[in-house]
Amino acid sequence: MNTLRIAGGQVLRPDATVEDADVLVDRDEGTILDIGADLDADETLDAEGCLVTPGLVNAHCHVAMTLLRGYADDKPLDAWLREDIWPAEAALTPEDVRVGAELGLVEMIKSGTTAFADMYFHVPEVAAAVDEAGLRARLGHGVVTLGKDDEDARADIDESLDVAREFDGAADGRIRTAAMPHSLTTVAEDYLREFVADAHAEDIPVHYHANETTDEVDPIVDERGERPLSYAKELGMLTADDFLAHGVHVDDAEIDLLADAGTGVVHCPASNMKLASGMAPVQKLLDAGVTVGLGTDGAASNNDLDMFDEMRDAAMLGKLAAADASAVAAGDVVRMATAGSADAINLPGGALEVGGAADLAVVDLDAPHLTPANDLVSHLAYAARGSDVRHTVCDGRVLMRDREVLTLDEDAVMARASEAVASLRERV
Ligand SMILES: CSC[C@H]1O[C@@H](n2cnc3c(O)ncnc32)[C@H](O)[C@@H]1O
Ligand SMILES: [Zn+2]
Repeated sequence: MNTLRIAGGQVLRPDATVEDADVLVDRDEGTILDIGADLDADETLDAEGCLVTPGLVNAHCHVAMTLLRGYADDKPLDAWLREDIWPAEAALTPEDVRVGAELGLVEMIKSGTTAFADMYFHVPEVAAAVDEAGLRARLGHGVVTLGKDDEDARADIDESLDVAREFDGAADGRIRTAAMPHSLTTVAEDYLREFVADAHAEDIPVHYHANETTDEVDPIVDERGERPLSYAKELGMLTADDFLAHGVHVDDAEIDLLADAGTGVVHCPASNMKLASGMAPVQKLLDAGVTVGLGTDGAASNNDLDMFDEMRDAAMLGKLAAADASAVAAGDVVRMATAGSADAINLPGGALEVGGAADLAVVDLDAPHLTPANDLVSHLAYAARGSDVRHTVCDGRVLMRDREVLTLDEDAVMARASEAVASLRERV
């Protein structure tokens, strides 16, 4: 057996307690063998003065959108997508998506993220980047039928199902898949009904954007006389395997539907603030027992993929939304960014426990903004930054050691991404 010891640090346990301990990893199996004192191993990763946390799980992303970071800002969702993002995305080549994904994966590794869910196109390129980078992911091809003729709409749906079949279990099982209709308004009802039924018939989960803006909710209510999540339930898109992004404008009845169904909701606070989409009722969702994860959304509406930022934003916005400073507390956002997200997207990880996935981030506490160490859970939620992560491990493999990314060439990826965008800007 080939073992790795993360030695000399403090370890964040699933019950939010922190203990002095080593973490012993079986690198062949990618699992945690032991958490305790003085454990022997083939290789050691120094965690002295550090907090060992579960790897963060970014439960909703469009990773290749790193290429569009700063391309279009300061607009609401609909205008931003139609006027800027969709025209630019139409010009993206498979090679662009590959390098955009690699850039995002470098950023994730450097900020302690070990798993993510992603909706985009040119999925084979995203999958190849994930395989190389060493992370875990649930990937899918996003479908929009709006503005397409029947042949194109069906081709888009077929591609989503084909990709979900082909890549499930890729990268030694680190990649899982989902069918991904973009939203309840950008895929027409007949297509949506058939797409979801076909996916579920093959046990493929469904992921989509829902209840993100009032501009998206109001037409559904006006035209159908029902709330979006009641429509989603009717379409069969509200099962325990499915998960939706945003859930900003949900009423009490919709929250009950989510809790009853066990459908995960991925809260994306930075994107919701930047696009002025609104404030999700996160404390209400948690109180109702809904599985809530945390996501960055794409880097064009955030504008980074740092889950530490996201935790802080979630706590701040959650308090504002509830008009209650005790709402969405530090422990809540740390749980959302780890176990909550892993549960929502149904991937291993999210907790440091014997037998569990060896997906972890080692956070260096030796910094003025993390001193004094009054409460390390508070520090993770409110004070730590992605740049405080010293080592990142996924599936037992060290992806970053002492801030050096080992699986991708960071400088080369940045140079290729800049070149790709220079060429893209000439084409758009
Ligand atoms: C068809 S692939 C996914 C599609 O989603 C777009 N997108 C990025 N951010 C958001 C958001 O917040 N709401 C809805 N859609 C979004 C992305 O640009 C791709 O076109
Ligand atoms: Zn999104």
